[in-house]
Amino acid sequence: MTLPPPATPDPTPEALLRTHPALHEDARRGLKLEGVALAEIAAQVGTPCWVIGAQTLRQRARALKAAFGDAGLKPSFHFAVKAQDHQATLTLLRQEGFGGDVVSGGELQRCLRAGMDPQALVYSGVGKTDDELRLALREGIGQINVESPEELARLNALALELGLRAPVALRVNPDVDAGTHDKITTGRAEDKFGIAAPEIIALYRQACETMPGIEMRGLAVHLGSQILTEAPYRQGYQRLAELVTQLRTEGLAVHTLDCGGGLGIAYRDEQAPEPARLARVIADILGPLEVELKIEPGRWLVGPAGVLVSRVIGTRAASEAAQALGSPDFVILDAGMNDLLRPALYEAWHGLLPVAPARGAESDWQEVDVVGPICESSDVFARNRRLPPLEQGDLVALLDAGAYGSVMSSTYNTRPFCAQVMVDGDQWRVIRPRQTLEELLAVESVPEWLAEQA
Ligand SMILES: Cc1ncc(COP(=O)(O)O)c(C=O)c1O
Ligand SMILES: N[C@@H](CCCC[NH3+])C(=O)O
Repeated sequence: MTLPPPATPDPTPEALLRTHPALHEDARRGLKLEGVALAEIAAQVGTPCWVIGAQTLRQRARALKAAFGDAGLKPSFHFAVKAQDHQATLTLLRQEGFGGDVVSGGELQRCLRAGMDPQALVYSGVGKTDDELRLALREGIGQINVESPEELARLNALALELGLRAPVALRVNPDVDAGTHDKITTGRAEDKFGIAAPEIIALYRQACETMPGIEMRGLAVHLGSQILTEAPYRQGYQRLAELVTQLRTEGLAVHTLDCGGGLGIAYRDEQAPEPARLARVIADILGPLEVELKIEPGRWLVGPAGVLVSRVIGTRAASEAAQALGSPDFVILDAGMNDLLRPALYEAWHGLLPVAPARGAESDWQEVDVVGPICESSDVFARNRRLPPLEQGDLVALLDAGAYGSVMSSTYNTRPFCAQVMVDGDQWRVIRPRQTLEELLAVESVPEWLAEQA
């Protein structure tokens, strides 16, 4: 399913500020993330620049844990590292009691470097190589979510080779449509993720009876990302509960259920379910099974904690003749789809706020297309967005860039990776300097047979 274009008018800056409590407007210093003026960061670090709020991360981590506690649950929390993999973020979340949900040997090693206990790590993903599985086993990972019969057999052989047992959950594909964007739904039969529910019982039994390298712990499910309703969760967990009952009836032990992540956030005016609602759904459906529960949140934790600060390179107003042909007015930013890919990849809507305090009279506001400098027509951050007049040099903040932002950036068009900053209340630090062109080019070499003759 591709999401239809929004039917409601875009939220005003005031509405965006209300729904984004990490951001504040300071009449003198302009937009702030937590206690730090974004203009101050931009002046010192340059643009584009990712900024993430540590206080906001802590608050969200605590709110999420409290929501499950209030529902009478004590799951273990595994941050989906793919959403934001910076060492500072992982360190902070480890301090808040989070482990990691990883999908590669690289993410696994990131978590270990950030001091996470290997036992607090869950490894998911459809394509784990032998080397990655060996690494996970040697490090003593807490759980591997196996996504195919072939992977299970391979993991069994690798574990035996190492003289170890692999703690495993089978990832179920429950054939549930999460109702999110087509490209980020993962639980339908046609999606590549997980093992079809009708295959689970036989495979589970086979592992328990014939695979000594596998320690079968339970089941896992993850339906997709940016999920905005409760219904798919109910359906998915119901299927999981049915499978648990069936397994137990057949005398097979189930110790753990991994509930996945996927909780959506309000980028625009979406009514995303609160974590408390997800916790209640889980408590209702999986609570009575008396198993250890795991939760793998990504976007909900980090998305609203981050912004991408960018500067207007220039503007291009359409002449009357061009307007008649359908040409919009453009505001061209120094951030591009190579930095924040989500709008180009998923037609995702991101809030956009000018950083400067004064916005002028509303009658001066204009409808513009906000674009990046990349040579792709999809390099568009916002279409027909009503904004205060923006000029060359003005700063803007793209909101909700904390999840699937910096991690998905590339150096397309030879644009070095942006700087990253962490704010914590009133203090801030550069946590990754802007990549220089020299650094970007230093890793390239020209084969000697191409070398010019002197
Ligand atoms: C297995 C798994 N768990 C958790 C997540 C986290 O999802 P989200 O960031 O939507 O919470 C993902 C990503 O969709 C995932 O693939
Ligand atoms: N990259 C996606 C989310 C994918 C989640 C990974 N399973 C996004 O930006 O919305």
